[in-house]
Amino acid sequence: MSLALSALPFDDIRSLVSRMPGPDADAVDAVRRRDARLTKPAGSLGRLETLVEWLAAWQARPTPRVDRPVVSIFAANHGVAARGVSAFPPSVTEQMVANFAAGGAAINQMCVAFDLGLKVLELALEVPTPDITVADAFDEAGCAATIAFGMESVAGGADLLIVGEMGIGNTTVAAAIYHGLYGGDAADWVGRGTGVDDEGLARKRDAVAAAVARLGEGRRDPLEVLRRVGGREIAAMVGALIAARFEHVPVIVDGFVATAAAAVLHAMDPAAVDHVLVGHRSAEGAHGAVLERLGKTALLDLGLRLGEGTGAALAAALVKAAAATHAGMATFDQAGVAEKG
Ligand SMILES: Cc1cc2ncn([C@H]3O[C@H](COP(=O)(O)O)[C@@H](O)[C@H]3O)c2cc1C
Ligand SMILES: O=C(O)c1cccnc1
Repeated sequence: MSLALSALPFDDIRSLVSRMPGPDADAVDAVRRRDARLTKPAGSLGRLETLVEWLAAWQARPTPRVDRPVVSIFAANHGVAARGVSAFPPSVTEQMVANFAAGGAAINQMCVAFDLGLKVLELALEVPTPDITVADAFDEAGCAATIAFGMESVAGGADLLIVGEMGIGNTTVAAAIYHGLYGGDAADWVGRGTGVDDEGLARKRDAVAAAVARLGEGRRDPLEVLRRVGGREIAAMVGALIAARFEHVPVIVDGFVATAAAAVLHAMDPAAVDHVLVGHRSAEGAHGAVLERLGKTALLDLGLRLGEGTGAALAAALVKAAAATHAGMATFDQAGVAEKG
């Protein structure tokens, strides 16, 4: 799906969000009818059962399948990193992109283990977005164009999209988005990211407070929050989530940073993220508070705080298992197993 950029590009994005397709109720009914005939006590597969219903609803398929799961990692750099808000230098973003290409990162091993495709989308790494403590990350056209780039990334025929990111400094940017959307104190939304010490954490809190102080009335508009205190990978992930909905591709987002894209969309319209599952609850402290606001329960809680899509990839393995179990199990009739008396 391509987006013709008009004079008011955010209006195009708003219009797309307002026209998103809903769930396929017939497909969900078909899953429930088949589930009731499978050789197991009703409800005994717990959340795996609702995962299959979720897949059916958003793939619009009565028998959902996960044959082409794809992990998309969105990579970007952030001017705010120069404020000492990360334990690592910004050069690590590009170095990790090379590591993804060489197959050496954590996410590569998970893709091998679970048979997931992997795409890495670089967003002008050599030109970081401006330092959000003193300037907007984007102008409106630039933000809309980055969202549109994220939309294009979904083309290519995945049936499950796993969304991750790489960008030194981006836990600060995500925290600024949450503080902008949800208020409270900057300290409520910051964590240690890659492992900053107490001074680094204080610099992060100050950076988030300064960025959000510039927002003023802009706080009322989620796209303005994204434009002013966001970053390229988060804007592109917003686009990927929108396009996936139109393409009938359910999405699993990763941890603290990727969830910021879902939070922007959710603030525009809570139903806009109904096709989005949160793969895991990150150990980055504020993720739990974000999930409460989104009304979502993460599938896993393993103490991960890496990013790259790793928590979402682990969740994708469970979603694959849920779909395969539902599609492959015998019914009571087929197996000659007696039903509940
Ligand atoms: C070697 C390395 C690999 C990573 N993979 C993901 N991240 C994660 O850490 C970064 C965010 O943390 P902060 O805001 O503290 O910079 C992001 O790039 C994220 O994906 C990594 C970070 C490092 C250092
Ligand atoms: O949960 C995340 O997304 C995360 C946490 C720490 C560092 N980078 C990413």
